[in-house]
Order: sequence, then C-alpha cells, then structure tokens
Amino acid sequence: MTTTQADFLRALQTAIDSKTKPVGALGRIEQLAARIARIQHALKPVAETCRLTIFAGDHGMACHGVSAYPQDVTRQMVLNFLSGGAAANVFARTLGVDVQVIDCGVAGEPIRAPALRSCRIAAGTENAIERPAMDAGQCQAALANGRMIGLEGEHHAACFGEMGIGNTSSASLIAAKLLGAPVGDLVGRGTGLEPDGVSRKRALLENAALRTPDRLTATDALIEYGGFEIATMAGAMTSAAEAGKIVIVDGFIATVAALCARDLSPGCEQNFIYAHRSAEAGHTKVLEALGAEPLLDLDMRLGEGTGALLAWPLVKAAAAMLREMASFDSAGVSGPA
Ligand SMILES: Cc1cc2ncn([C@H]3O[C@H](COP(=O)(O)O)[C@@H](O)[C@H]3O)c2cc1C
Ligand SMILES: O=C(O)c1cccnc1
Repeated sequence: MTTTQADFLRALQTAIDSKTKPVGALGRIEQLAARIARIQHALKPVAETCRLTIFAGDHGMACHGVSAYPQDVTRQMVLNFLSGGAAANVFARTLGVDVQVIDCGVAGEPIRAPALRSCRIAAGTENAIERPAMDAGQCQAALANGRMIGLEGEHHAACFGEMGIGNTSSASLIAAKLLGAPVGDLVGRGTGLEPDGVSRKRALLENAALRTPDRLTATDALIEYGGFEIATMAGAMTSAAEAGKIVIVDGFIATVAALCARDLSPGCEQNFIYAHRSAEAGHTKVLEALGAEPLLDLDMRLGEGTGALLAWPLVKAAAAMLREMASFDSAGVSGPA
C-alpha cells in the first residue's frame, strides 16, 4: 500500500468515525460507504444515479430439459421487459432506475423492437453438453460488446441482470471450471426443478464437465459453456469497473460473470458490491471463493438484476451518509466520554 493510499484510508476511517453516531453504529453501512469511497477515491462519494442493463441470450443445452421452463420464455421475457412488466422493471421503476435490454443471442429470428438493443452473436449458443457453446471469435465479440456497453453512460452505479433459460446450468459449469470445483457441488434448482429434475441436471452437467480439463481460463470456460449474455455481462463488468463505476453484482449468474470479469481483468473486482445471496445452491460457494459477503439475503432466485436493484438504495444511502452526515464538530455534538 502506498503512503497516499494509507493516508486516504486513515482519513476515510476518521471521517466515518467523526459522524454524529456512536462509533460503528451504522454497522455494515459504514463498510459499504468505505468501499464506495475507495472506488471513487473520494471522502465525499456520490452515488445518485444507477442504470440496469439486462443481457438476454439462449442456451443450446436447454433442449436437454435442464430448466423447469421452455426456451421460448427467454424471448417472451424480453418482450415483457420491453413492455415494463417484469419484476426487474417494477423494482427499477420504484427506485427511479433506467433499464436497457440487450439481445446478446436470443433463439429464433431477431426481435424487432425499437427499444431492444441488438448485440446478437447468434440465435442461441450451441448445445454445450456435447460441444463448445461458441467459438473463440464469438466469445471475443461478446466480450467486446460488453466492454463497449460498460463504458456507456454517466451513471454512478451499474446493475447488470440477465435472462436466458438454461443459464444456471451454464453458470454452474463456468464456475466449476474457474474454481476447479466439482460441478455437482454448484448445481441447483434454477427456475424450480424438483429433486429428480435436479439429479438429471447434475448428471448432464457432470457429463458436460468431462469434455474439458478441470480448470479453464474465463475465456475458455465461456467458449465451452456459454452463454452470450454471460460473456457480454462479464465484459461490461470489467469496463464499467475500469471506468470507475460502482458495479452492483446480482445473484448466481451475475456473480459467475463477476468471477469471469476478475479473471479477465484482475483488479476490476475492487469496484464490485455483492447485492444478495441467491437461494440458488451454487451461489454461496462462488461468493465464498470471491471472499464476498453480500448485503441482502431474501431467499430470492430470479436474476434479471432484481437483487442488485434492491441493494441500490443501500448503496445510495451509504454514500449519502458519508457525504452529508454532520460530524461531532460541525453539529456541536459531544463525542465519546
Ligand atoms: C418467467 C421467468 C422469468 C425469469 N426471469 C429470470 N429468470 C431466471 O431463470 C433462468 C435461469 O434458470 P434456469 O437455468 O432454470 O433456466 C434465467 O433466465 C434467469 O434470468 C426467469 C425464469 C422464468 C421462467
Ligand atoms: O441467482 C440467480 O441469478 C438466479 C437463480 C435462479 C434462476 N435464475 C437466476
């Protein structure tokens, strides 16, 4: 740590402790405020604006029944996002957060809708149970699309969400290969498979994992197991972080994208704030590997950026605390006896 950095961290702790509250009384909000201050390298950080970007893409392996819902739901949900009816839209509206939706590779013909942005790589990935989900060029194109998207906008915070039937399977395989862990430990119910469905999913994914070495780089894991929406999100996370934005990481799938982003651009994870602990079984393992303790635990397992959105008010309030709260000196309040 450089002296300037050490000085900054000391000044930051002093600023937090001199606010008109017992030392430490705002608990984890104090740590959150400190994290935001470090991201912005400012003792009076600003987190007033936020945007949600939803990345959508389909997965060839959905044909194996790895999800409780049919593949068509990806496309149908994209239309639902565009007409403002999904949970993510409702939360975003409630919180004054703008939403943009990106087609990274939804199956079928391209959806023609003015509000939908196209960063389509193909009409869904290949069947990753049997063969690579995409080729190296497609992976690089998706990452580059993401990096471009992550740089856009002047908002202080970025929430990233996803939609893609089958993408908990994709995320489990990617996480397994980045962590060198058995994929069976990272398999969960996704959209709500019953126990026999989870067993089938586990067997399929264990089989798919055998195709490749135990450990892969993020790029190779994305090539092998997909999806276009996860690769695009990972690219966006790296560049948004490098541009100084606060990146609010959603649930299981977004956390796996964050794991890829960390591998692709080491250091970018300094800007990540983990929103919530998803009920999806593998999430806790991936969070542990990242040393992350998320802000919320609401038993949610939806994705779309819904958890990230619910954490946004905490991020906003934590920054405002540091920026606006009076100190013992300025308010004439007596400090500890
Ligand atoms: C109606 C509906 C809305 C959703 N919004 C997000 N997901 C979530 O569920 C999917 C992942 O689960 P799995 O791997 O089991 O398919 C993703 O699309 C994810 O965003 C949804 C799923 C459904 C059915
Ligand atoms: O936590 C998530 O991101 C998640 C969990 C289940 C289904 N879709 C998304």
